[in-house]
Amino acid sequence: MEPLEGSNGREAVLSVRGLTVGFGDKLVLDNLDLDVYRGEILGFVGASGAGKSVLMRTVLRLLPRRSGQIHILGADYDAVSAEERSNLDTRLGVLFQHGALFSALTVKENIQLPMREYLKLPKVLMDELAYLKIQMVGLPADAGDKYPSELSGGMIKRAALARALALDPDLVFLDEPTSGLDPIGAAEFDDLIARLRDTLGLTVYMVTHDLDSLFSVCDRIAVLGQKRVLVEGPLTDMLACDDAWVKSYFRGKRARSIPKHQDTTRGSSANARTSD
Ligand SMILES: Nc1ncnc2c1ncn2[C@@H]1O[C@H](COP(=O)(O)OP(=O)(O)OP(=O)(O)O)[C@@H](O)[C@H]1O
Repeated sequence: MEPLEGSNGREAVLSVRGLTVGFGDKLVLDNLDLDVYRGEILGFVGASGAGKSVLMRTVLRLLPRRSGQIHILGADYDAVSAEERSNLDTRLGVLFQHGALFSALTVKENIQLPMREYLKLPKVLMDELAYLKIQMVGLPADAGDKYPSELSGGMIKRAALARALALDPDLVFLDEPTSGLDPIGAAEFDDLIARLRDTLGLTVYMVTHDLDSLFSVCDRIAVLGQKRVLVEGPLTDMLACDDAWVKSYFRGKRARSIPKHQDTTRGSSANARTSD
């Protein structure tokens, strides 16, 4: 499988072309194009109901599409063999909204689920790997034996992230990872994402409504509107965009309350976070 090169010479780990998705008479995505490049954190935004979750679920093959091509790590999902498709699946990690851990399983068992599905490893090795992931996301070692109901919201997000990282993916999808966290917890989570990207070379596709995350850790932002990607680029492009929704989103009252957002450096998002 050859990696796809975008028009800017960067490797696109996810490339979507002409994607159309609908339900009955309702068209949600119409001829949508999108590239996500290796090593970047892409923030994906759009009005509520615009189709952000539908796009993510379609890319993950959880929803059918009417037309369009999806390439992951250079491979056309539709054209590869079942075995190659399964290999590709191991290179994607997903953190669904609200964590979505299995409540009857401990954190360790949740993290080991993808390992059980895709790898055949002795138990002792799976335990070691699970504790490595637990450490990686900043949870204490004893969190492994806890059930989701015994964890705080922030710990659940971290545990879900550890599960998303279970198979050492190239690309992780995060669906509103900071929703429900207090500003400090959200800032710490953003810092964790940035650190993992820097240390593991992860590529991150992050659906978010969180302006602080967009301002502090995202390298590029894509805006979903009118059933397609309306505008994509760095924050400066969003601030210069004349579309009414983009303008009110990035230059509205809440956005203006974020101090010095253009100068905010990675790893210091806690300092820049709004408190509302
Ligand atoms: N399985 C489905 N069957 C029918 N309609 C659906 C289905 N899934 C989503 N939709 C519709 O598709 C549209 C886009 O939904 P989606 O959940 O992707 O929005 P979103 O941008 O993620 O919104 P939010 O930011 O509120 O989470 C909505 O009108 C929704 O009702």
